[in-house]
Amino acid sequence: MLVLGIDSSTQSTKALVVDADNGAVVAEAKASHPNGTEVDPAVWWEAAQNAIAEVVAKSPGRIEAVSVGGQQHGMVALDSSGEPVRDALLWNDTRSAPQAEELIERHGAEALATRTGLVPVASFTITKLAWLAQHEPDNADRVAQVLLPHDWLGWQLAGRPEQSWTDHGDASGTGYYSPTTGEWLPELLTEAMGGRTPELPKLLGPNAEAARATLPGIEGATIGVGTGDNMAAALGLGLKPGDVVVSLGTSGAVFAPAEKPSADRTGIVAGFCDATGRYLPLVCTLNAARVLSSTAHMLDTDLEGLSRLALAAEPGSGGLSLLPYLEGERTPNLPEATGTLAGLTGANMTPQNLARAAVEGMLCGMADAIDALRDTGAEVRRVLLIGGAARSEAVQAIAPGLFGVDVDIPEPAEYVAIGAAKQAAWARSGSAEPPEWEVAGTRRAVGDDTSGAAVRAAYAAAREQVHGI
Ligand SMILES: Nc1ncnc2c1ncn2[C@@H]1O[C@H](COP(=O)(O)OP(=O)(O)O)[C@@H](O)[C@H]1O
Ligand SMILES: O=C(CO)[C@@H](O)[C@H](O)COP(=O)(O)O
Repeated sequence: MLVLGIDSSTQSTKALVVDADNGAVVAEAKASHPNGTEVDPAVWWEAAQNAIAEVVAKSPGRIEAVSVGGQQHGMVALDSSGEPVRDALLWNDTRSAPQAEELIERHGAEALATRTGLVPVASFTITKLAWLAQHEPDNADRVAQVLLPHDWLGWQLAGRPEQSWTDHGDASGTGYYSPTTGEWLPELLTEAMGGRTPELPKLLGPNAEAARATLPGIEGATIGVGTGDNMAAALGLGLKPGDVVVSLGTSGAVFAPAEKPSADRTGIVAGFCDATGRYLPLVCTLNAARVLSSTAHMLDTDLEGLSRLALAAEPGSGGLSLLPYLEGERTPNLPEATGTLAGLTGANMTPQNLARAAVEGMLCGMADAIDALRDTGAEVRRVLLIGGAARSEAVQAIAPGLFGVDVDIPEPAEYVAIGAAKQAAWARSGSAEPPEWEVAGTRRAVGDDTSGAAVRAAYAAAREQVHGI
């Protein structure tokens, strides 16, 4: 049986046709998204249609089921005719930072963590809806229904039926859902929206068949419930206790499987649900892969050139530390921050040191995230490194020293789309647990650095000096 997995993430849509018997990828296609932190959802739909048409043309047979893993938290606010009232505000849009603070002032961080698993930051959907209510009340008045990016795409695939749906994993990133009861908290949504009461999608279980596809090429295929991109990656990797994923896409996301919901009152660890009926505590930064592409651009080289330069420098980058808050930052919560290059001298100001400082700075944020997960009780036996920037040789060589734990690199692949495909196969089979597909070609990374603690200490000192934290 062939199934289709779709990853609609920040920078692109990827579509994979997968053999449900063994998880082998038999066809793939990709379509780009525009840059920016607010986007007309129509561009995701166009990218999805293009990627699906391409992959269907390459597919050796009929596709029986499809599922979508989507970038988390994006606000897709629809009017009564199902049209977006404005462009979607994405997870990396920081304009709603004041609304996050207001929510915390009103309810208290601990109470919100207990109730929703989250302490609000600008990324979470609830803060975006509060921003909409305060800054665009006319648009807010027209909102009949609020969806997340993956909900909206699944609904499009089904021909926009009357009833929309979502899963518990993506719902847990909204700020108006309770991971402990598994239900919406509509009163929080209504309060954030100044008394307005938009509808929410129906919550479905992880292996539900949500609808049937109407899109030409996959008509009649089972549509799985879909999920957030990180939950889909976790499902695709088939995580075991002790596995921690560091996903280096547009965001840097660090997560581990858990049997119980979590409530971190510091707000560093978000208490998400996963795509299997369990939990996925997660730490996320706004600055990962693009730190490397921006630095490569500055140094007038490409990503391979950046990697070569970084590996030609000594660990510690000759005393340079980059705080890579190029898009503001979410963890730590510094939405207005910009990046800082600390420790410059005439002697250390080389392209090699700058390149290495970019890799080290991005990975120091990930190392802090691993520590934060550990502090909330996660077992950290090994790290699995995935996402676009995990393809960088420099990242693979520098991560083990900074993380201080074994780092495994699964063969580069689109694990979000693989997880979505697995969910599709699960929905089609109706079995109690998802299919077990082997993750091919995982190898242990060999670090080039034994002075990771010193590099992290220099990074922490620069952060303390610039941001006081
Ligand atoms: N070899 C590489 N070295 C560093 N970065 C890379 C490499 N290959 C891809 N990337 C980066 O990975 C990012 C895309 O990763 P991806 O996980 O698909 O992101 P997203 O899921 O956020 O759309 C791009 O920013 C791209 O520049
Ligand atoms: O906001 C989060 C997680 O909380 C991000 O991880 C988004 O889900 C976007 O992911 P990528 O596009 O970087 O994969």
